[in-house]
Amino acid sequence: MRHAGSSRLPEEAPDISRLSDSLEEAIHWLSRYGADSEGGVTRLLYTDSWQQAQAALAERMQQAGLEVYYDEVGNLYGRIEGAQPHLGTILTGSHIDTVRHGGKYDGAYGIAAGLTALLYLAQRYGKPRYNLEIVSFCEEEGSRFPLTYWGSGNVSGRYSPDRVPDIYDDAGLSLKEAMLAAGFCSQASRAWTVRREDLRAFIELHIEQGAVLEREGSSIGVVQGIVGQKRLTFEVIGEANHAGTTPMAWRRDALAGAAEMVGYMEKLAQSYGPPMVATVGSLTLTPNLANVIPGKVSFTLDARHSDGGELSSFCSEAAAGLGDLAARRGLILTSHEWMNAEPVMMDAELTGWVEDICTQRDWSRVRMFSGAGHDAQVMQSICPAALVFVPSRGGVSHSPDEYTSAEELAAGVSVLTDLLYGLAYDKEGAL
Ligand SMILES: NC(=O)NC(NC(N)=O)C(=O)[O-]
Ligand SMILES: [Zn+2]
Ligand SMILES: [Zn+2]
Repeated sequence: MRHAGSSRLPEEAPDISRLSDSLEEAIHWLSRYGADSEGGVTRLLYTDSWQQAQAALAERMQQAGLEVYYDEVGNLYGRIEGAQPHLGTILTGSHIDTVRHGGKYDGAYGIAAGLTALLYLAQRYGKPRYNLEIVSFCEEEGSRFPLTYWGSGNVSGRYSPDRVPDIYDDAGLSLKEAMLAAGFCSQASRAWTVRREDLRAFIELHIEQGAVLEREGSSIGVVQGIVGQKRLTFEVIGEANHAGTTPMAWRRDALAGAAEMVGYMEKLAQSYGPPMVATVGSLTLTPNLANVIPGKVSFTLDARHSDGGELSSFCSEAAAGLGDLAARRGLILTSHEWMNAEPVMMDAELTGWVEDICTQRDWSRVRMFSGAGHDAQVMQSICPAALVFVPSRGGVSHSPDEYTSAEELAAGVSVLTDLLYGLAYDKEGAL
């Protein structure tokens, strides 16, 4: 890829008011699928609300004239074929799944914005040189199954539908069963076509989900890299017993032990200093009754750092410290690491290009690291990938209170439109 430059920008800036109107409408339209009465959105992988959202999106893309198809795991694509289709594809998009009771913008923004940009470009400039596609990745969050990036992981070849991990949701349903029930992965013997070999670039537009842009008063976050992330589940086994007849000195209380462990990890993370973060976000106790000493507790740890070495040493120290705490209380501790994502640097050339666009179009911008994980980090393993942020009000995300103003959303889609033009239309955009 040669370095960008003004020549790759269309002379006229994208028509922001046109982009903005259809973008806002698309975001609110998508948020109806999986909406709850308190303003939250829940679309867990392969559930009804997820299926309805993908189906509605497929129909909308089809009506808009895109060529629409699903792959075997449920990633949904909309395609505009290029003048030279064999030369490859420029892909943009994000994920359709949400956390439980999440917001309207996480993932959905990148899809709504990608669709808006594609349709605008096609209307304004006609057929691109390279194929231009949008993807709605089937899963990114890992909210239903203990597995993240199942959608982009299949596209990049990290996972494959003929080797579905043997994992289960809270109701005991396996990932494979859930996939089959949603109508995917049903022809076990066919050659899978999930993995993409034709991608020239992947661009993801996303809300920041933090407060850097708001604090800096900037419109665009140019993401240089994404933190490494480990997720583990710990199980603490003590002894369930009568809450009235068991003296304090004779107890093996799994929850009292787990509580100490949570506090220990918070202090340990603080002692590492920023950007180390560690969170116990899910905890289940058994039998969970007022008059029974908890016999078993399982809890998760989500730990992140931009330096992979620091992250590993935090996790080793935490495991050793937790082991000591368990031993002191006569508890049995086991752990299972189910996510280990290395820190990833985004493509430097594309990142520089985003900065050039901001300079030329007068968007204020900040270079930054992402503390949240994204499909873009997985896609970067198979093609040059860029991640672009717009502000999140109050830095709030994974909550119904997620909010980004119409103007801020429009700035992002304008940058995306310019970037996609340069990549897919301008012959100088050849990578
Ligand atoms: N953008 C996200 O919210 N990503 C989340 N999900 C993954 N898979 O990282 C996260 O927890 O950071
Ligand atoms: Zn998220
Ligand atoms: Zn997201």
